Amino acid sequence: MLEGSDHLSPFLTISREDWARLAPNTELPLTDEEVKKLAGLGDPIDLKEVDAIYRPVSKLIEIYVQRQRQIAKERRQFLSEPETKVPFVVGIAGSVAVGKSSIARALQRLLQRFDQTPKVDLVTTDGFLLPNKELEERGLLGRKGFPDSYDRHALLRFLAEVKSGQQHVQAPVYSHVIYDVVPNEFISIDQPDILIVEGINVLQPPRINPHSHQPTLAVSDYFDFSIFIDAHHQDVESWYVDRFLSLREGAFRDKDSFFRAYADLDDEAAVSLARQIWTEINLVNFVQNIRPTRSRADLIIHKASDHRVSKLLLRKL
Ligand SMILES: Nc1ncnc2c1ncn2[C@@H]1O[C@H](COP(=O)(O)OP(=O)(O)O)[C@@H](O)[C@H]1O
Ligand SMILES: CC(C)(COP(=O)(O)O)[C@@H](O)C(=O)NCCC(=O)O
Repeated sequence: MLEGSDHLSPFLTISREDWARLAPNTELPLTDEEVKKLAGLGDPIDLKEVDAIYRPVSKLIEIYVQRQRQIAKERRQFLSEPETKVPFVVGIAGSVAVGKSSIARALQRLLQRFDQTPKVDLVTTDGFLLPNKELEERGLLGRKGFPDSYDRHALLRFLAEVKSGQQHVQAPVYSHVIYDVVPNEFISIDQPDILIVEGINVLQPPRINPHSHQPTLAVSDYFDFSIFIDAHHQDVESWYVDRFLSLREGAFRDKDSFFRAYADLDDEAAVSLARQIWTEINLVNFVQNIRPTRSRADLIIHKASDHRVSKLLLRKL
């Protein structure tokens, strides 16, 4: 039996142990083939963790998908609306370096295995960052990842098109190698069963229109289910620094890397630079903009310092 801690909280708190106990009762255990595919991701996500934690998360999302399809069908009949395929949209938020991309990719693979949702697409919001040239002109280069560094209107338009059942909706692409949006490169989203939208700011509350003083649309208005990946910021800092050190051995050595100069830093200089970028940019963004959106999620997944999930908070229905 799952136990909630505070009966007045909008969330049911579920311990790791209770949640992991759901896995054996969840259909679709991982096959050898699936395990191989997931292992290929090369991210700090343990396969046992995928099975124990993220497999039940995928089952939970499927329950919400079925509920949404049922409501949509009944509503269409009631309103005599035409039949359209509307993707179920899952938002995944959380700090830089908290591991959102690994979790998003694991969930994509897990969700694809259900007969009802074979087509699961994934979009990261970095493609909607303003190009560096524009950030520079607006004095925002040191604020990459802050809400004002994104083309919010383009992201809202993209989601509106996807949610209205349009085919071949284009999303721009970001490259961590060139540290910029890639000119003229797009991915096409063509009526998937589920679209996962992953990015640090996807749960930002609606802005207030300066002219009308009314709240505008928020990105999360298009979400059918949202997840916040949570961790103590000291843990995320150490993951950020560790990742910076491994990138120094890998991606920073790429001849096109924006960070080519960082490849030759010694350990001490690299750690110090990573901590500086973390403290001056990413931590500030986390405290000011990202963490305050945590309670807007339907599911909060809390990771401990070893990346293992320690508890989950699920919004009560
Ligand atoms: N400078 C970089 N060079 C290459 N890859 C990077 C760089 N910074 C981040 N990444 C990769 O980009 C992805 C997104 O990272 P991030 O936005 O920090 O979110 P998260 O760690 O929560 O997935 C991760 O797969 C990460 O490994
Ligand atoms: C590209 C990011 C803003 C993340 O974007 P997201 O896909 O979450 O919208 C982030 O990974 C980043 O590069 N931040 C800038 C500071 C830094 O280099 O760590």
